[in-house]
Amino acid sequence: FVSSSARGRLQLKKSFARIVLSPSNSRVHCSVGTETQVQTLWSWAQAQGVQGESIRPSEVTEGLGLLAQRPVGQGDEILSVPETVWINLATVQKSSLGKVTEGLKSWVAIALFLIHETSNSNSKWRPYLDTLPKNLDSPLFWSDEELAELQGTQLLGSVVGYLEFLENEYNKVVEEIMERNTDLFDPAVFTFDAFRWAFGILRSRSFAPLTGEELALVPVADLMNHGVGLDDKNPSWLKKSSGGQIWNIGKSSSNVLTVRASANFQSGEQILMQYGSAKSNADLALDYGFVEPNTESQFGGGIERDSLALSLEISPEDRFIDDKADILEINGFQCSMQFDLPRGQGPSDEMITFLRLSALSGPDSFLLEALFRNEAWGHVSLPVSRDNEEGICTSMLEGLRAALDGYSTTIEEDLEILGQEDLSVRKEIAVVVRLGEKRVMQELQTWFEARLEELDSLEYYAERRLRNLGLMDDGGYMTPWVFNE
Ligand SMILES: C[S@@+](CC[C@H](N)C(=O)[O-])C[C@H]1O[C@@H](n2cnc3c(N)ncnc32)[C@H](O)[C@@H]1O
Repeated sequence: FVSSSARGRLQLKKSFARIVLSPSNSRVHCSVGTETQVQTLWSWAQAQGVQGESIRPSEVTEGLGLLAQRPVGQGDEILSVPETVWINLATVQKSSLGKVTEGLKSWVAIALFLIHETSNSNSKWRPYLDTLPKNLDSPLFWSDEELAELQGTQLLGSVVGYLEFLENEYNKVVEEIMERNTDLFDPAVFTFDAFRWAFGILRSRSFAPLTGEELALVPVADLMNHGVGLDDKNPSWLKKSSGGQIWNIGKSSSNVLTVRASANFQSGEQILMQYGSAKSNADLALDYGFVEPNTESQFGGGIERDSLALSLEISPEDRFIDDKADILEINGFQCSMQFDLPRGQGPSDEMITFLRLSALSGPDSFLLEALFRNEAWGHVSLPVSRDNEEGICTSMLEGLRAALDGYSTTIEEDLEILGQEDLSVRKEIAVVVRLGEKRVMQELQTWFEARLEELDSLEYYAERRLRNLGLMDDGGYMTPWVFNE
């Protein structure tokens, strides 16, 4: 079982012990006193120069969120947060951790700073830090038992990959920075769990354009929850800079994060944003610890979140691997590819072309000759031969059957579980994600089965070529003189 082996592979530095956080299964992160904490946060933020007359932070079903204090129109600027309040690389550089974290990736430096500040009772960001969720519902924080619900899914593979990545990053900073500066890094505080928590916080609370090297935590702006069906054509977060104005020279910061409403909101309604229309439910789960179980939305058409990222690889043992690799490279592909397949769309043309090329063998392999190098991709973008087309269908159907067998439940069982009341957040995430993957696989099965049925009616390379040379008419009949020969 993958998750337990992943756990087994987490070899942590001994001196930096782990503290296991208790899993949270409730939708609401808030505890008693949260309303006071929110008030304190809002007063603190306003004193720091945060402006937002039409909004107010509050407790909502998703934890904390922003409520409209008056009607807000789409595109209205509802909040501005000066850079002096953000936590970004510049903040870390100016802090007591600045010198020792020099050269680290932005997110690693900010994660260490976040842990540092969380244990600093005099932190400038105290009211903000007090409102950050202690427990996150991303599968990165699930127990083995909870992860078992993801058996067979790609999401489980991603979780394992992320945990390995985090462990490597953690061990690197332990070795290169923490162990050399124990006066700054208390091993009881800078644990792997704290590091993972900081990563989870950064992942779930940062939005473009303040990501990557520009990564920043922006208090109050990061209280906006995700709204199903909202548009993200116009970004909600905008970085504004008064740079270039002469009077600004010498001032420490001139950047402001402005938040724009992505729809109209009534007074008292929660102001929401779109976390990413291209994200699948697995992406939402991994980054934010929630999923969209259905696409119904108050904001119009919802987005299809069921998706499958199908990995296909041409075997290194393939007799023609060099020629195939060459053709793939010329056309911007590799021997190992991942195809993102949203539900309802069937396999993409590129995926089918890739499959045809990978299955080329026997009499069809003349298409791999150097003579055809530049046209080969075009040739395999249409059916090559009955054998080739049949081959891709049967191998896909075999692969899909095996993948579906790898899940511990059926589609029907998942639907039944989703109908249950009092489903925990984590169980709902697991069931929605695995059901989504299975539905896409089932659709693919139907697609390739239908393809098998139509093999006799497809036009293949040989016929196409004769027709293009004018040697065959549209009805598939040889022109008489060819026939007579
Ligand atoms: C940017 S923060 C928003 C503020 C957060 N609600 C809080 O209490 O601090 C993102 C987190 O809010 C929660 N969240 C946002 N939108 C949600 C939604 N539509 N359904 C469930 N949880 C949501 C998730 O926990 C997510 O990781």
